[in-house]
Amino acid sequence: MLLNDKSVVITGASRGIGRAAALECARQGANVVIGYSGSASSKSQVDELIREIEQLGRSAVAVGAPAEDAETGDKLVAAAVEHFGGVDVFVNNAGICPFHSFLDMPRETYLKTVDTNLNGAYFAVQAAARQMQRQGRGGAIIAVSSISALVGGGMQTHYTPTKAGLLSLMQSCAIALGPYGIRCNAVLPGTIETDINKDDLSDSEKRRYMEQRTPLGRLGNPEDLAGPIVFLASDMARYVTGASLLVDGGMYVNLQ
Ligand SMILES: NC(=O)C1=CN([C@@H]2O[C@H](COP(=O)(O)OP(=O)(O)OC[C@H]3O[C@@H](n4cnc5c(N)ncnc54)[C@H](O)[C@@H]3O)[C@@H](O)[C@H]2O)C=CC1
Ligand SMILES: C[C@H](O)[C@@H]1OC(=O)[C@H](O)[C@@H]1O
Repeated sequence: MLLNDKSVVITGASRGIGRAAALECARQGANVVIGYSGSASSKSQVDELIREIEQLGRSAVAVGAPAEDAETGDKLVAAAVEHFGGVDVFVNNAGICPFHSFLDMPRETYLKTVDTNLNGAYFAVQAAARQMQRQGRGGAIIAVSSISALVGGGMQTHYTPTKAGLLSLMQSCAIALGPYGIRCNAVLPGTIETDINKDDLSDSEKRRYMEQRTPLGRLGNPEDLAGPIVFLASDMARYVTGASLLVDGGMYVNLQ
């Protein structure tokens, strides 16, 4: 097992990529702190996830705390210390992408997206890194960035800068935290079928377009991200830091 007895914290783990990553971490021997928004609808999803993790013989606890709050990272870390003795892996995954055109972008939509995806992430990564430094045994931090860190989207002008910001945060943190043995990397998913893009992909023309742009011939699913996240979290990637891993079925390189 790649993460035996490791303590893993994942934000936005109630569903989608975060959920798939939590389950794979547990399969690989980790105990998991599940960060979620705190909403009632997420709570039932989280309860089910905890049950599934326990069936795998591992433990999980949930912390309901919005990603945009600067104190959320501290709460997640406190739960990991209390229940699992520390933090070995921190996965910053929570995110939103409310598709909207640029010229009439509401200020609130822009600010909510930046606060949820990037500002909250900054303080959460800082909280995890402080704990890892205190522990003195290194650690792994992984940000779920996006192919959108590298290319634009006309309906994503509020979103793509947050994903580029996360990628940049991992690069700078790799330098800042390398001396403590803390590795910082990013995964860059392409188009993965989850709730975040359900409405967008319900347009069959858009869906077909995205599929045709993907050399592997299909959109991704959350489980496609679980392996890359576990790899970067594990000692298999012990000399990998400041790196980014595209997990996009080849979409980014597909010019013609
Ligand atoms: N699905 C895709 O095509 C891609 C997704 N991503 C990124 O992957 C990450 C996960 O998204 P998906 O699993 O695709 O979508 P999703 O919508 O299924 O999952 C998002 C998760 O974040 C949580 N979340 C949202 N707002 C939150 C808040 N304020 N506080 C705490 N948790 C909150 C949700 O409850 C959910 O658990 C996001 O950061 C997204 O930007 C990146 C590239 C592509
Ligand atoms: C939500 C989008 O479908 C998804 O998010 C991303 O980061 C990619 O750009 C995809 O378009």
